Amino acid sequence: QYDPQDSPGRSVFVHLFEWKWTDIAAECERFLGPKGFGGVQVSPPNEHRLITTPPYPWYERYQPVSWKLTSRSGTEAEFKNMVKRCNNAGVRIYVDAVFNQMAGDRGVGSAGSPYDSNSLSYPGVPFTPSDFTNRSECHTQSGDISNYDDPNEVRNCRLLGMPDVAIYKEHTRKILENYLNRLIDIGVAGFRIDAAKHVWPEHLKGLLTCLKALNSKWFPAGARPFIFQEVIDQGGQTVKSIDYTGNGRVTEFKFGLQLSKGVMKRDGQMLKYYRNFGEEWGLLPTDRAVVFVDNHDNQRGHGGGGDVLTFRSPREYKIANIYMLAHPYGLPKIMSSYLWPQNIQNNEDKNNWIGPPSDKDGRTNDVEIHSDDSCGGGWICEHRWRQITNMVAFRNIAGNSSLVHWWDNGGNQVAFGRGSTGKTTAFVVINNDNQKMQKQLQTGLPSGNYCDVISGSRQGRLCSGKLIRVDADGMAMFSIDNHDEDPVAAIHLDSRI
Ligand SMILES: O=C(NCCCOc1c(-c2ccc(O)c(O)c2)oc2cc(O)cc(O)c2c1=O)[C@@H]1CCCN1C(=O)/C=C/c1ccc(O)c(O)c1
Ligand SMILES: [Ca+2]
Repeated sequence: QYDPQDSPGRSVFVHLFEWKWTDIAAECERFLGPKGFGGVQVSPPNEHRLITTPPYPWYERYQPVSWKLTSRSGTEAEFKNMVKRCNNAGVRIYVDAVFNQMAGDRGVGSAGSPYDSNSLSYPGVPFTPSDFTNRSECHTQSGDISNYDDPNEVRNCRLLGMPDVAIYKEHTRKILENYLNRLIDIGVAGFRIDAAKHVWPEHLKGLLTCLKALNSKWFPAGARPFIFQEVIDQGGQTVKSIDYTGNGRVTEFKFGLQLSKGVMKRDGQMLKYYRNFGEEWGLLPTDRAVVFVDNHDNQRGHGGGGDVLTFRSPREYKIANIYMLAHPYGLPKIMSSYLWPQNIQNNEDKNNWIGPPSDKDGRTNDVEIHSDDSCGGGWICEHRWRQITNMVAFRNIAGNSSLVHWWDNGGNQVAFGRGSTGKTTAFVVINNDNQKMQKQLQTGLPSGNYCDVISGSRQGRLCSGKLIRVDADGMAMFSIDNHDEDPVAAIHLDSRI
């Protein structure tokens, strides 16, 4: 349950937020497989509400109507085809499982099932009033969550007025188990548990322990589904992410917040302090954490709040992602976003509801891929930015090895290797100071000529970017101008020519 079930030598996954199944399948074969990505977090594949005011917001996917596999991202057949093709390309699929609440209001869902939240009727499942938390269990007047610091309210009351699913009730749990087991049979590798904070940890355990082993067509016999739980915990709230580590990994929101502060040099932070970034900073144990710079929610200023770096500050965003992928802490997730026109009014984006590039009826557009490997049509594809893509290979080569040969200039110039002293497999240098860096550093690497994988890539025996020479005793000269497009250099055994 803690193991992402990656195929050999892979270790990073990407959230292809709101992508269609047809596009994800193609991306696994043409890009994610060849570039060494381990997996994809997909948007909720189950039937969801169709919200027309505002027109088809991204969060309509987080209002379930049934467990039929027809959604804005495609049909059941397309979903099955995607899982097969991605698994065959060595790329796992993690499903965003939303079952704390059901859709609000009433209407018809993305698979045509009617529902009415007032009478708690979801015939597409079927769910009836007996599948929801008893009113007596929520002590607020409205029945909705109002105090996020009250652990009972947060679990037993309605989130935003949406009916709260009683997963501890035998018959309700069986329906959810059936849904998740169907996905396991199709070949998915695990689940993101949405809004886990709003579900009692032990009730969640009751559901997760009943899940089948993964499909032996692609996974070792008895392999347990990978589980990571979304718990938005910036510290200071009574419901803590540590409460959920018994069920699986947990999203560590503090990681992106703190790392963004370090790269933006806020609150007196400097990169020299980030050598021991992780548990010693009060973050979750490294083998219980899923880490990311930003996610679909806090890149909009939602939920997590706090200001994290996003694709809108590309230079700093790349530095943060490079640091995340080079550093050994946690299991990294790369965010892959779409563009929307921000409309900031008193520090809030009034357009933070806007869904993916689509037609006027809310049908999501295809992802356009340009000849230079970038995306178009409003898709940002951060995972295709060379500086980020190439660091996936860096992390794969680093594996679970330690951080060694740390150096810093007492400020924002840092460098470190991965491996053991005098025997590393990868080395990274970051100059986030406002002055040029020119420094001979011990890399721990075997001597030879290495392509810097930030300013370019290795192409056969040539480098499209800088070349870095490591001499016989592992020393190398790093010249990084703070005005460089990307003030970072990274080399590893596979970038040696
Ligand atoms: O103002 C909003 N929400 C009210 C504040 C509570 O925010 C929500 C949180 C939330 C926020 C902060 C917390 O500390 C927390 O424990 C929970 O989690 C959700 C999870 C869902 O599956 C569906 C939702 O509608 C929500 C949600 O509304 C806007 C408009 C509706 C959706 N939404 C949102 O803000 C939607 C946010 C959202 C949706 C899906 C997610 O997976 C997610 O992480 C956040
Ligand atoms: Ca709940």
